[in-house]
Amino acid sequence: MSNETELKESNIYINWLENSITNEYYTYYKYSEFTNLNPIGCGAYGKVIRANWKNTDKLFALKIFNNDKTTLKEVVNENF
Ligand SMILES: Nc1ncnc2c1ncn2[C@@H]1O[C@H](COP(=O)(O)OP(=O)(O)OP(=O)(O)O)[C@@H](O)[C@H]1O
Repeated sequence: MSNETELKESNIYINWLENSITNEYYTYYKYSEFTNLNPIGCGAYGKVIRANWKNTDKLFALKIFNNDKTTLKEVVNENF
């Protein structure tokens, strides 16, 4: 597959994710609202970090995905 085709396909997944956030299918949290970030794991698609939200006791597991087409495709397919 050519680089141009790869890029076009990646953009389809990125647009899908951005539209899902715009349409509020997902709750959007700003990364800067998280504190006490601690790495807790690693999966096939990236790292997982435990964090508090807005200095509360509320704990989140944040997934940081690798920025490549295969990962984006898997993330979109898992959430579709
Ligand atoms: N909600 C969570 N609470 C606590 N730990 C978590 C949570 N989500 C992920 N982890 C930790 O991060 C690791 C990686 O999680 P992730 O979901 O990315 O991968 P996985 O499902 O274990 O494997 P794969 O990436 O192959 O699907 C887990 O094995 C676990 O140790």
